[in-house]
Amino acid sequence: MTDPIHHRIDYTSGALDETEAADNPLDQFRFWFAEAGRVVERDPNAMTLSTVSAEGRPSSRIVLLRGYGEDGFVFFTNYDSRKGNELAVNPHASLLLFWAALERQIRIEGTVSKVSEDESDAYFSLRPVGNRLGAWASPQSQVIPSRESLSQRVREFEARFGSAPPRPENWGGYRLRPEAIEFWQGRADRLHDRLLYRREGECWNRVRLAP
Ligand SMILES: Cc1cc2nc3c(=O)[nH]c(=O)nc-3n(C[C@H](O)[C@H](O)[C@H](O)COP(=O)(O)O)c2cc1C
Ligand SMILES: Cc1ncc(COP(=O)(O)O)c(C=O)c1O
Repeated sequence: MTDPIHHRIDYTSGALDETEAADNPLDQFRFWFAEAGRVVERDPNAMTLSTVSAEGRPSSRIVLLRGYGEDGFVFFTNYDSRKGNELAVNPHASLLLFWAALERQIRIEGTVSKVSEDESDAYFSLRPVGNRLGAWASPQSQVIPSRESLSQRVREFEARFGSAPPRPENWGGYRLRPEAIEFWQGRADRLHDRLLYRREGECWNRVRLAP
């Protein structure tokens, strides 16, 4: 494709109906995520995290979903990164998953809090050693002089920690507690299905939105 004006796909592979959708959005998420795991070849757990700066300016980037449940959606990152600094000032954030192969999008909005140190330690210990050293070596989001300076820092931390780097204090998880979750299924003629679940106290209500 050279000119995007001519690129157009009609979405015809599925539907999302009130009679079939779960009453609880976490159940619906579990169902769709399992299907994505079977159908989406690469990074079905990749999601766009959007944060907002103190000045009200939004920014987005991909992070990997590492856990989910009634209490929220978990991802891991550097707490001193741009996103970490923005979340410290404004915990409101959104997550977006898009699976082209399924013609589906899920929008999640809520507030984040840090996961417990134990939870971060447990996840960090599962990561390959190179990724763990990388967390030490990379001052995420900061300007660095060169690629070589990064490699040099990796070598220094490797010499310091060997094959067992502990979790840096500034690296860990966030859990986004959802206030709203929207499930979008592409349909023909741009008349898509959109079911929006909104938290109401202990319960969830569900409405249909116009596409
Ligand atoms: C597929 C994919 C997965 C990624 N997963 C993560 C992740 O789980 N955690 C993370 O900190 N960055 C992840 N990144 C890198 C981020 O997109 C981003 O570049 C980095 O976190 C710095 O963002 P910031 O400067 O806005 O804080 C991922 C990037 C891609 C493309
Ligand atoms: C900069 C960065 N940090 C962290 C992660 C997540 O790494 P892991 O899968 O080891 O948790 C990624 C994944 O791409 C990444 O790019």
